[in-house]
Amino acid sequence: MEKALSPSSPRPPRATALDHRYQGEHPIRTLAYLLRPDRPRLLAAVAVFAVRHSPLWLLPLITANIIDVVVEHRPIAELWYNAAVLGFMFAVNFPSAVLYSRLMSTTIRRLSTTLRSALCRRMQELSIGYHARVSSGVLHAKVVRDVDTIEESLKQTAEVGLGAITTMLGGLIVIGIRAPAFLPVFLVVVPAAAILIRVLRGRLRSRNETFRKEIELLSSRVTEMTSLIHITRAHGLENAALGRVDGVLDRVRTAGFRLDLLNGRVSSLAWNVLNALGVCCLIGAALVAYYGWLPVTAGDVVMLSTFFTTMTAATTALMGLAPTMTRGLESVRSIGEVLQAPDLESNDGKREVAAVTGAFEFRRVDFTYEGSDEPSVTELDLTVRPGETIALVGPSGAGKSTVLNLLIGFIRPTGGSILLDGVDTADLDLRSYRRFLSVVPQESMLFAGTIRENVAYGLADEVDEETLRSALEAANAWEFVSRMPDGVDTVVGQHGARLSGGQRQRLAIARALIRDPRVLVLDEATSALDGRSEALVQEALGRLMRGRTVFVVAHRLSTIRDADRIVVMEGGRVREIGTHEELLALDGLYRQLQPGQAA
Ligand SMILES: Nc1ncnc2c1ncn2[C@@H]1O[C@H](COP(=O)(O)OP(=O)(O)OP(=O)(O)O)[C@@H](O)[C@H]1O
Repeated sequence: MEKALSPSSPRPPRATALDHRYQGEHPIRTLAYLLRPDRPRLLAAVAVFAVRHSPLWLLPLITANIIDVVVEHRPIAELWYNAAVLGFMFAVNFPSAVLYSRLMSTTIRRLSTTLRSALCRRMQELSIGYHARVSSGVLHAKVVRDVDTIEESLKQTAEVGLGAITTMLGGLIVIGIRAPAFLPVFLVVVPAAAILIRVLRGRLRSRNETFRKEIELLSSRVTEMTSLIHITRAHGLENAALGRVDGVLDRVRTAGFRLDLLNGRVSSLAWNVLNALGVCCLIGAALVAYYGWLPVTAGDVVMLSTFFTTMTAATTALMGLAPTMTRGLESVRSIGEVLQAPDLESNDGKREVAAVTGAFEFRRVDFTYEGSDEPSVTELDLTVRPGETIALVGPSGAGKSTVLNLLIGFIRPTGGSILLDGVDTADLDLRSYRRFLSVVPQESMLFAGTIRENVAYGLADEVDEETLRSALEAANAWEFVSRMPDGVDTVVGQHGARLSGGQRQRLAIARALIRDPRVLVLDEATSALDGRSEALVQEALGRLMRGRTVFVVAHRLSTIRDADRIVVMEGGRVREIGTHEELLALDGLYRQLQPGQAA
């Protein structure tokens, strides 16, 4: 028999956002890392912004010059010279504004696309255990809301923050040249503001984090509510379901209210403090000019007064930015939690599986779920030949689903090993192995799309009509699909809402058939269908199982009888192995299970 494995081939380079280590890092560093490829564009944007924003710090200077020309009767040419500078500033304002938006938007949109793509990719790499722990609503919120918040926060920080910083820097330079004696006063305003921002941000962060956690909880509750809607409505439990959501809504409201109050207090306090400071400085400058303590012209007093106003406004704007920045950084941290999540399925660099014959060997396999004291599978020894059908039976909680999950590789043995065609699966790239595997779960999962899309899901190449039809025929699905208005192009609702249970199962069988897997993992539905439907599903399953290695958690007597071997499990251990007749003759656990199984 040919060895079914080949050494791994080189993979294309992965998105850089995933190569980074986010844990314990300040979100600003994370952002700096993510924005690295855009550094030249960002620098250009800052330069263009400074040009566009120059009127704010040049205008007070030019106004002062013009006032001095008038008051001191300087040559009129100076007036025209200043007017020309003003004219130039206004002429370049519009084109630079357009260019800035273009540069900034390209950078920010690229960042959000990279982040969303990295998050989705990471979700595909995270183990099934991770997905069982973290609700899909929380992950959904990260991809949609958190990235949106980062985008918004970056946009505002760039616009308002850059504006404030260029105003302050420009103002300080002009004052340094025109009235250097006032520089120390201005220099007090800026650090005072910076310190205030630090203090405020620290307090806002904890409130923001609480708010984010509540929103995530809400998101997961709503997802849970929608996914349970059938069960809820069928049992008349609407009020209980709404009660669960209402509880979280109250918490979101309280957390949001507290955050708003704190924001309000912080902004108002900041505004008052800074304006009082500005007024003091203005009066001080007027007194200095009035008594002639320092050589300050009338133009300088106007200029200083205008700078007090604009720089106070700039500082206030910077402080007002603190909540936005904090929110943005909190979202960066939130996304980092997923990008950094250690619970990855490790496949990279492992051997790729090029072909599978379907021989399995479980060697003293143990498995204990994280956080659980009791093992769910203990010392499982089982050798399976290619093409053999193994039925797993046993009471609820015996460990049957756990064995299937071990086989798919969703979970890895905590002891022992599983060999595929003689090679330890721990050394294999499981993604490549799964190309030879089909899973038919208890509840057939269909998505909102056509029957064709659902059946051919994940097949790289376009499936031709012939193949699609024969798969549907073999699955006993053609008879109802061909009667549908648009045939294979009929759209089925999400979760296949427009189909009967038996029809959904037959489509799931067609989906497995079209992939022509070497290994089939089947979790038989516990609920029996009506006679005809049941017979059609049974027949289709029979065709699907032929010639493949099959592991089936079996509930139907016919499936169990037809299996090559039946593995009877209890409490995570294999109790008995054999054919139906052998096990009946043994007169053990299998025989005890009979009445229930035969139902
Ligand atoms: N995610 C999990 N975390 C912790 N324990 C788990 C988890 N999933 C299953 N278990 C435990 O592992 C044991 C085996 O569960 P498993 O689902 O494999 O049983 P099963 O035989 O498939 O049962 P059933 O027929 O009811 O589906 C049970 O005791 C169960 O409580």
